Amino acid sequence: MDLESIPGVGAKTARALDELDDPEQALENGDVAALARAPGVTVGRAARIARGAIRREHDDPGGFLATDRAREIYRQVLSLCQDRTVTDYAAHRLETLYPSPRRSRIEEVQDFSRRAIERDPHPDVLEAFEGVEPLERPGDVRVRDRCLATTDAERYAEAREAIPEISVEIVEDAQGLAELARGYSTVVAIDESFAGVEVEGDVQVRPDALADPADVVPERPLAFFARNRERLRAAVAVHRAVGRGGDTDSQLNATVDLDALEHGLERLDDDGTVAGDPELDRLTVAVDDLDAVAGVAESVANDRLREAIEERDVTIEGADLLSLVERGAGVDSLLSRELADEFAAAVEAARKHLIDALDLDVGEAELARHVFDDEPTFPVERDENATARLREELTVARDRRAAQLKRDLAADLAAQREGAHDLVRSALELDVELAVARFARDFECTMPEFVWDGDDGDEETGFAIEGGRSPVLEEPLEEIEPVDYAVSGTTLLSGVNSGGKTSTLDLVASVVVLAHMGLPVPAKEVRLRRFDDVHYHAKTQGTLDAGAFESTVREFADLATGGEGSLVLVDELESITEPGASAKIIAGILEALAENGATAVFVSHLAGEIREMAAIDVAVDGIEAVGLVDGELEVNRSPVKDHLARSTPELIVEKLAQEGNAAFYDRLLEKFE
Ligand SMILES: Nc1ncnc2c1ncn2[C@@H]1O[C@H](COP(=O)(O)OP(=O)(O)OP(=O)(O)O)[C@@H](O)[C@H]1O
Repeated sequence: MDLESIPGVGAKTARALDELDDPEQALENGDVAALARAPGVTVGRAARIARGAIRREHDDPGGFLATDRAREIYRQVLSLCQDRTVTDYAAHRLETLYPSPRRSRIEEVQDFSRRAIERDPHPDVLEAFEGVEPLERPGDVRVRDRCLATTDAERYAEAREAIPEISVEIVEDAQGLAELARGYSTVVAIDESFAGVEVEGDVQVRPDALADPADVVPERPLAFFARNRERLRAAVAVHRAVGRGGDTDSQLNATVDLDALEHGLERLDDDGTVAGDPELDRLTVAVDDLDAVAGVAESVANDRLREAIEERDVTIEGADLLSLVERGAGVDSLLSRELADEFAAAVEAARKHLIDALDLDVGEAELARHVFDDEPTFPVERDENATARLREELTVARDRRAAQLKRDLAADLAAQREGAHDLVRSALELDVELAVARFARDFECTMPEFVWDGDDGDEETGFAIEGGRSPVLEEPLEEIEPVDYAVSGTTLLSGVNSGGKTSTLDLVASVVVLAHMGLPVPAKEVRLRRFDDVHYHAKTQGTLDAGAFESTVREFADLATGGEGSLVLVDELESITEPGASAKIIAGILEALAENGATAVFVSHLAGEIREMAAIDVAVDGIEAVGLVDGELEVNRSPVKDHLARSTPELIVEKLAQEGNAAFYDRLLEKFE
C-alpha cells in the first residue's frame, strides 16, 4: 500500500509507519494504538492518520465540520462516548469515528452501531476491562546457556539471522564441539556432517534446528506470553464475564482455548521462566543453598565430635604416644584410633544433614556423600572438589529441567499465540462497542433513518427530530424536555429569551453530526437527509469590530455559493452589528441559501424584521412561552411551525396590563402587533 496516498501522510510519516510490523493491518483495523507505536507518531496523530485512511477508502473529501462550533459539537459528543470506555485503546479507537458525507462510510459504522447497541454493558464485563491493553512485543531475549555450532560460514550467517537470541560458534570438528560443551550447558550442532558423532556433554545434532527456532529457544515465545501475561489474563477475564452473561449474541469469537491459555499463563513467571514445578524449585534451591547447607553440615559434624571428645578421657600408652610423635602423626590419627565410631557417626550426621536439607535424590545423594570424607580429621571439612562436582550435577539437572519445562510450556502455548491476539483485540473492540451501547442507553438513543439521495422524498427532507434531547445540555437527562423539530429548506427560529433556541440548534447539530458518524442519536425518532457539511455559527459575544464583521460576511458569501447539501445553523447573527443592518444582511443570506437548496435554521430576535426585508417568503418557527407562571416563563420547548413567537417583553407587558393601568399597557401591546 502506498502510505503516502493517505490524506495527511507525508514521506516522513510514511517511513515511520513502515517500521510497524503490519502497517496495512493497523490502518485497516483503525488500530490507533498500533499506529501510535510508530516512531514520532502521537496518539492524536495516529487517530488522524487512521481517519485519513478511512477517508481515502470511502473517497471522502473531508471538511464535514465546516465551522469551529460544529467541530466543538463533534468533540463534545465524541467525549460523551469516550467517557464511557474503560480502556485507553477504546477511547483512542473512537477517535476514528468522524462525521462523513459518504453513504458507504455512514452505513459501515451503522452496522457496527446496530451490533453495539444490542450488547449488554454488564458491570462485571466493564470491571474486567481494567488491565486489558494492546499486546506488546517483548524486549530482546538473550540466552547464554546454549549455543549453535557449525563448520560452515554460510550456515553461520543463516543461523545468526534465524536465531539471534543465542551465540553461533564456528567449530572445526567434533573436538571443537567437545570444547564448546564445556562452556555451554547445551550445544546444538546444525551440520548434517555431525550426525552420529558422540561427544561428552549435552551436544545435540539437529540439522533442522533453524526451521524451528522456538524449539531451540523456547524463551522466544515464552517472552511474548510473559510480557503480556497480565493483559492476557485480563482479556480472559473479559471473555469469561461475557460468557457468564449468558447472552449468546454477545459471545466473542476468539479462536482461543481459554482454559489452556489460562493454565499456561499460570505456569509462567514474569521473567519468562516456568513457575510451579516442584522439581525445578527443588533443584534451584539446592544449587542456591549448597554452600550454606554444607557449612551447616560441617558444624553439625564438628559439634558432635567436639562433644564426644570433651566427654572422653583418652588413655594412651607411652609407647604408642612416642611412636605417633616419631611418625609426625597428628591428633587425627588419635581420632581414628580412639574415636573411630564417634567420627563415623559425626560424618554420617553431616552427610545426612546435607542430603536432607537439600532434599537430594538417590543419585545426587551418592555424590553428596563424597563431600565429607571417611578419613578422620578434626575439624571436619567439606571436600571442595566433591562439592564442586555436586554443584555441577545439580546445576546441569536444574538447567535441563528448566529447558525441558520451557520447551513443553512453549509448545503448549504455541497453539494459543494467534488466538491470544484475537482474544485481546476482541476484548478491546468490545470496550468500544460497549461505550457506544452505554452512550445509547444513557441518552435513550435510536438509530436515525437516512433519506438517501434519490430516495422518495429526498428533495423535501432536511431533518425531522422527534423527542430529541440535546446531549450537550448540562441538565440531567430526566430534566430535559424532549423537543420535536423538523426543517426542510430555510427557516428562522424565533422565541422568548432562554426559551431554548440555542439548545435547539445544539440538538440539531449533535443529532446530525452523530448520525453522520454512523452512531445512534439522542431522540425517539430521527429522519434526515445526507448532508455534505455542517456550518454552525455560534452566537458572537458583543458587536464584532469591522474586520471580524467583514470576515463573517465573507464566510456567508462562500456559503451562498456552495450551500447545496449544507446544513447551516446560525445563532443570533444580528449581534454582530446594528439591528437594522443585521436584518438586511440575514435576509440576503437566507435568500441565497434558499436558492441553493440548503437546509438552514437562523435563530433571531429580529425574525419579523427579516421577513419584511426578504424578497422571498421566509418561514418562521417559534419557541413559544405558554404563559407566565408565578412571574416565570413557561415554555413549550418544541418550536411551533410557521409561528412568530411573542417576545419576552411583550409577555411581560401583557402581564402588567392585567394588573392595572390598562390604557398605557394596551397602547404598548398594540405596537407589538
Ligand atoms: N429542552 C429543554 N429542556 C429543559 N431545559 C432546557 C431545554 N432547552 C433549554 N433548556 C434550559 O434553558 C436554558 C436556556 O436555553 P437556551 O440558551 O437554549 O435558550 P435561548 O432561547 O437560546 O436563550 P437566549 O434567547 O437568551 O439566547 C438552558 O441553559 C437550559 O437550562
